[in-house]
Amino acid sequence: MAAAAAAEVAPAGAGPESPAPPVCVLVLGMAGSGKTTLVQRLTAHLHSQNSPPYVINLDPAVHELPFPANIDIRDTVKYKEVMKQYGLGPNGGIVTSLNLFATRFDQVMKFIEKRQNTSQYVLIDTPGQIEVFTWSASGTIITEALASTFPSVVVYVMDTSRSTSPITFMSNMLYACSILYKTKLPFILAMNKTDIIDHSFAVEWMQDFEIFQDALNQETTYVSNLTRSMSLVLDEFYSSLKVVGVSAVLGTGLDEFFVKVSEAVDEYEREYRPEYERLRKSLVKIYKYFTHRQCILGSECQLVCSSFPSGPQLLKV
Ligand SMILES: Nc1nc2c(ncn2[C@@H]2O[C@H](COP(=O)(O)OP(=O)(O)OP(=O)(O)O)[C@@H](O)[C@H]2O)c(=O)[nH]1
Repeated sequence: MAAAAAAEVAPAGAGPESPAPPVCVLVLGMAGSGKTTLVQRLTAHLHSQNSPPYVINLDPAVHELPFPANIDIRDTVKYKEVMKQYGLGPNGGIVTSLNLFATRFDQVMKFIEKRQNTSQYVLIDTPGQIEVFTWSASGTIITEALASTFPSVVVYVMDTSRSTSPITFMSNMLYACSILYKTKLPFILAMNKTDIIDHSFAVEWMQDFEIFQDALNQETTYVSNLTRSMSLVLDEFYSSLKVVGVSAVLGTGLDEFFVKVSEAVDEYEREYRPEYERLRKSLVKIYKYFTHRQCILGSECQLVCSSFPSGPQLLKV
């Protein structure tokens, strides 16, 4: 039974002889959507299946982590010290802490590489202020470093109980859509807190335009007209989404969650890996060009290239 369950969560391509590389699961979402609780629940679930994940916390401002993190940004960067030293407010402190951490991300990559025979999954919890990760250079560097080396997927956590109004739901989906474009990775929408409200209403809204229109008909503001038009535009986005309902608190929906992760890994291998391979090679070329000219961009490129474990090897070619 346990073996069958473990097989169910094995990433695509895993075989008995050669362990597949770990799958990086980047957990993003609005503040309070339940990212940390979900990472905690996923960690416990994988441990119970004898498949302990490698867990990384990228939130420098979190007070207490409810799970043991293998790598914790707070061990490297003290966010309050950063605020003092650079005269920053809380958000500036978080962004700068993540930037500082990103400059050493090559070391994190080496740690993950070392664990690739023992961990099938790398779970990554991100800062509460979602834009700190999704709209910063460091977020891009970290995402691209991971995705150019390991199969990687994004899990966007949505607070279902706070998305019962069609307009709030639409705002959340527009945000999710922008993250899809920004991260360029397979995307799973985890509708969390299904212990409070079942997510079937949201799935219906995504699948049936008329049901969503009916819900909107109770709204008469200008925004509702805009939302009506936007829902048509988002139809294409919805069709490519992998949706799963979970309760991070109760631990329900996790088997289906891992099925979606497995599908997302297949999608990564098929559609995203070639693009990331190209990206890595072109970064190395840029690095060579600028270091030859010894200009300031050279050191920035070095930072990006050094994030890729095989970057230095490629440089020798
Ligand atoms: N009922 C219910 N509450 C949940 C669930 N998941 C998380 N919560 C609660 O939602 C609140 C926020 O959860 P967190 O896991 O801290 O959310 P987060 O997205 O990591 O928060 P930030 O890092 O601050 O953005 C906490 O009070 C959790 O107990 C769930 O599945 N059901």
